[in-house]
Amino acid sequence: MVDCKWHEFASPEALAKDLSASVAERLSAAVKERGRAAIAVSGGRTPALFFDHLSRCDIPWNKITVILVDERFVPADSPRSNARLVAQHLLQNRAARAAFVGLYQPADSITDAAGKAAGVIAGIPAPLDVVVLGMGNDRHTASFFPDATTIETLLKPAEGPDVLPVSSESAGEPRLTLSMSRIAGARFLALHIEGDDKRKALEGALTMQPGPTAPITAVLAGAKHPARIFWAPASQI
Ligand SMILES: O=C1O[C@H](COP(=O)(O)O)[C@@H](O)[C@H](O)[C@H]1O
Repeated sequence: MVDCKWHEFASPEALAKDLSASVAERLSAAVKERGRAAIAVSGGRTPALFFDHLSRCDIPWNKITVILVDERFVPADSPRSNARLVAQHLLQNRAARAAFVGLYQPADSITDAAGKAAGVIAGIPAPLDVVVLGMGNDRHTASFFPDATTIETLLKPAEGPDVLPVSSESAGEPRLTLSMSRIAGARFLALHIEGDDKRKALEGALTMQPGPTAPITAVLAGAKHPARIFWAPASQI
């Protein structure tokens, strides 16, 4: 049985307000305690509204580093880039003062890119203060895709490089992902999903063994601190 707490909201707007307030509180407390804070955020479509809210929170952004949970192997000007989403929606307003460290690195291969990114991310103290995950209907989270060629290795909680390369047919393009140990070790781990399909996918995943067919379950089961699930119905717009 995976230990996690559900937070349900009537709309994506209500969810974004609450999640951004919780995250802002965690980041402020981390800055007070340790002088700096770090948050890893997901890409895809779901987080845009949450980012818009978080970017307006009055917290010491100049002491906060934003990194990515995962990235497609595309440069930051690609419409598929998770860094682009973060730049457009999170690194705005008050949060424009935050430092951003992306995962994409120009390189001849995804393995070389992951090696370079791991070197950069290694400079960010562990554990991360906040990690906000997303999830696909196929139960992938971060870039832990069920059909990734190295999924067994990706889900191992062992220490290793902070960033790993991912090849998966269903993912669209090669990926870079933060390691299981960086994600599951977060002081505050949230999973942000919207819509009935994702809810059903997650509820189904939670009845499955943590492992390659249910990467989300493996992450939630491995979380150092019980994860919080933030769910709202899909936007009506
Ligand atoms: O490919 C990705 O998908 C997931 C879910 O994205 P969404 O568009 O369904 O919200 C996301 O969490 C991940 O960061 C992204 O790279």
